[in-house]
Amino acid sequence: MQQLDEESLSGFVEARVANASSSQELGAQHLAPPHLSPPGARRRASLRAESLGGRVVIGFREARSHRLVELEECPVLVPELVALLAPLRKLLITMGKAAPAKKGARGKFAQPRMAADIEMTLTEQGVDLGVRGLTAEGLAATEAMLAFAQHHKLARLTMDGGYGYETVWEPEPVTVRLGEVSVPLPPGAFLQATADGEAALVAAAREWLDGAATVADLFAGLGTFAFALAGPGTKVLAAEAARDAHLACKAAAERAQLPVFCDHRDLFRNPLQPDELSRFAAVLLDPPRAGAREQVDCLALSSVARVVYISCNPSSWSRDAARLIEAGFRLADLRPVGQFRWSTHVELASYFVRDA
Ligand SMILES: C[S@@+](CC[C@H](N)C(=O)[O-])C[C@H]1O[C@@H](n2cnc3c(N)ncnc32)[C@H](O)[C@@H]1O
Repeated sequence: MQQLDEESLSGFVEARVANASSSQELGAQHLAPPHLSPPGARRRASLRAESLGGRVVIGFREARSHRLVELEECPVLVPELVALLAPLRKLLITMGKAAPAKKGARGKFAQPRMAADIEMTLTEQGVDLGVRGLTAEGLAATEAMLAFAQHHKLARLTMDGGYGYETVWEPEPVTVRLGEVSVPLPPGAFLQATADGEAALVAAAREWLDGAATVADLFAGLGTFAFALAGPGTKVLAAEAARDAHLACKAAAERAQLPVFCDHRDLFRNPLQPDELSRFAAVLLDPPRAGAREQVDCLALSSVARVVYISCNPSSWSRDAARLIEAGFRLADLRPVGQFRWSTHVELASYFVRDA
């Protein structure tokens, strides 16, 4: 693998993905046995709700179109989320009717129009529902929202009418389980899409980083990998730019008394420098789609010998992988993980090593 350039790396990934696809379903060989409802089911849904011609549609936009397609059922979502769709539609109809009518383009009173972004996440306490772009106007609307949250035993209801998330209902603090740790979930924080996909990625990282005494988990989010890796014999630095996620990770680490040390840091503008990186036995990267060009440049100049790179974008991954290989790393292992069922999207777990 030493001589591979960016183009041949992309080819290598495509070949591995094609192999995985032809052996049943992409990534199926890597997914852990189901432990949460249907295997591979997503625990978060980001949907759009609009009132169209007197009825409320909740669903997804059609590809390359503004048309909103009603979501009646969804076999790739956990059932707890699907079960909320019909009652939520009813609630939004009531809210749409209660909303003051808006003036139409020609000065006439047009049909009240309701539009909102809906985010639902399955948490340890139940469903966390976030509604953005809609405010509960007046006492009746607020009471309807509260009654809905109570009746459906929501874990939390947040509303964002344009000034940031406001918590309307949260009987007890909402958390997600990462490894053995319950971590507070700030509204909108990143989570791996499926529990099985997360388990497959974490298992790969654990296997590859076995025995590493110090690990830098870069783009750490809430600590998905940090909490899985930290323990007796392994200290983890978790670096993350999103403030809410950083604080949630820090609070959970302190409460669990785990050796996870949190750094609030923008790794694009201020990547860990080669001398900082060289203090770690291994580095794990899990950047957003853009990849981690600046951080990988610093890794190339460091003396780190083991790198786990988790990626949701084969294109930025192949650019960054080529840079690592140019710096003397070898691609020792690569696992495509199909956590987005029935889509062409694939997550990559990769392991790079170089001789000291
Ligand atoms: C793909 S997510 C991975 C999160 C975490 N590793 C996990 O598995 O849950 C990428 C993370 O990078 C963070 N991020 C985005 N831009 C960043 C930057 N410039 N510096 C540091 N973190 C950043 C995001 O907030 C997000 O938490």
